[in-house]
Amino acid sequence: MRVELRNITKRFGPVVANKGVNLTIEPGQVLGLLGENGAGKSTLMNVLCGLYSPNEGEIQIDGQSVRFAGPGEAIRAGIGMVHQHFMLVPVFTVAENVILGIEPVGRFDHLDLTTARSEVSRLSAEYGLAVDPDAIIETLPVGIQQRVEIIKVLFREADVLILDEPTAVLTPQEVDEFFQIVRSLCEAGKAIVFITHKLNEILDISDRIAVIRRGEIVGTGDPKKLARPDLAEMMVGHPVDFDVARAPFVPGDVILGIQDLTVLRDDGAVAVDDISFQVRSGEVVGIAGVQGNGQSALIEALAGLRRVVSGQVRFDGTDITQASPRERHRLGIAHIPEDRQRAGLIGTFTVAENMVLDSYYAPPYSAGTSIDWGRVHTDAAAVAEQYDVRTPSVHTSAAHLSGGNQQKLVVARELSRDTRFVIAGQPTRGLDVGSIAFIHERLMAARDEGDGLLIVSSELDEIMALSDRILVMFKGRIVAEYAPHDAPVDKGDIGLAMAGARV
Ligand SMILES: Nc1ncnc2c1ncn2[C@@H]1O[C@H](COP(=O)(O)OP(=O)(O)OP(=O)(O)O)[C@@H](O)[C@H]1O
Repeated sequence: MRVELRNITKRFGPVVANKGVNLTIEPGQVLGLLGENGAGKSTLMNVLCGLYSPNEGEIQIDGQSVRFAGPGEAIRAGIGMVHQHFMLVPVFTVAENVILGIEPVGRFDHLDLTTARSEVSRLSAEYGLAVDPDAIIETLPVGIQQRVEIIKVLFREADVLILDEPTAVLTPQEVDEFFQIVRSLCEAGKAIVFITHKLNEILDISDRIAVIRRGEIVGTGDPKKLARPDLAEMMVGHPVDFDVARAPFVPGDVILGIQDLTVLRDDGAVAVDDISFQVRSGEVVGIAGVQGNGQSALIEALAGLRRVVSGQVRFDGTDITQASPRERHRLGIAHIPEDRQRAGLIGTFTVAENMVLDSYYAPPYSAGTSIDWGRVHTDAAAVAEQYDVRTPSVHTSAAHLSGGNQQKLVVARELSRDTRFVIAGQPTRGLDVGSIAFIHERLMAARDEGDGLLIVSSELDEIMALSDRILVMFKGRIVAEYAPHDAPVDKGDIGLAMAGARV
């Protein structure tokens, strides 16, 4: 099935998210769709999968013009989307999730759970998905949940699969497996649209690349003839410097001291297992590790969002083990949470309101009973501009920003005030190369001004570029430590430690 987008324009009020877009999606090929944050990738794909109707232009399938009144019609026409945020029911099994919402007509006339189970097994085997139809969703790792979403669209006989930043939630090893799956889908004749910010990935997996900037397609190309810097420049409109500029390491006094810390997961299992380490002012400590080895629980505990079972956290000599998030905020501890949707933003609040989520109650915004909204709006506009948060205005709801701009909003709020310590979980997840370079610059500026920083990232390159010291977490413990300023660090060696080979 060949799909053509012709002259698609999509506006949201004054915002032109897509402008005269022409794009062809061929069977048996991966089309890589690349664009900076807010460029209009998700909007374009939401038009294709029937969530939005375009203001202008048309979609053609095998030369025939089609119109979708909703995603149901698009999927019946063979176009399915796997969203960034999964839409599965956690307490249901895989097979139950797969048949959820299917109307009993046509091929699905006699649909029952037994048929669904065997069909899930068949699809799983055919495309190497390794998914058990009877597994309960909430017990599955994120990488497998994503495959369930893929099975859902395959089950509905999609010929075109749109994958919106599918690797953002995957570990490097899961990415390799995922690419195998994408290749086998292509071999079976499926057309894939692959959205990502990661230049290496798009070069690796695509048969053709299209770059979108400020709503318009600015170029298409053959990945074999394109290099990373070319793509980065096409994407943001100017050359991008990939290297992080580092001032010499000047460690100050210990600012954060963690002693024998133990933290549990929600299900009561040990997440952080009796660990101790320190961070100095002017030092970046990076925590490397495969996701799920206790890093998330560690930063939640340090931010005051998860209870500490035993052990102590000291900040600048004071015991803050039981301090509330607000007390930590007052001490100058910034927190960029891993999950911006759950812990970083309130979607129905405006950009300005989100900017003051943890400071609205005190001067300069409030002297007692009322909030100085004029001041809030002026400051929010200045910070949004400084951090390049692309939004029509500070009165726009955070939910209406593109994913990357939501992330920039969280980072802007946390770093634009006077900080002494920064806890950052996946600070650049979902960001384009230009924004990553900018956020790295801001984090290094905080370090050079004397802040201590603790950074958790599943991107090993990011950890290596930013850290003065690297700790590797495995099964809740620190299993290796590296000091790049003392001795060169071998990436392969860190990889082994991450896989538990240094225990
Ligand atoms: N529902 C909406 N209402 C208003 N504006 C919107 C809506 N959805 C998207 N936009 C705006 O349209 C533009 C394109 O956003 P889109 O989400 O398509 O970008 P993107 O390329 O997918 O970005 P990212 O990589 O950050 O996810 C942005 O300016 C965004 O703020």
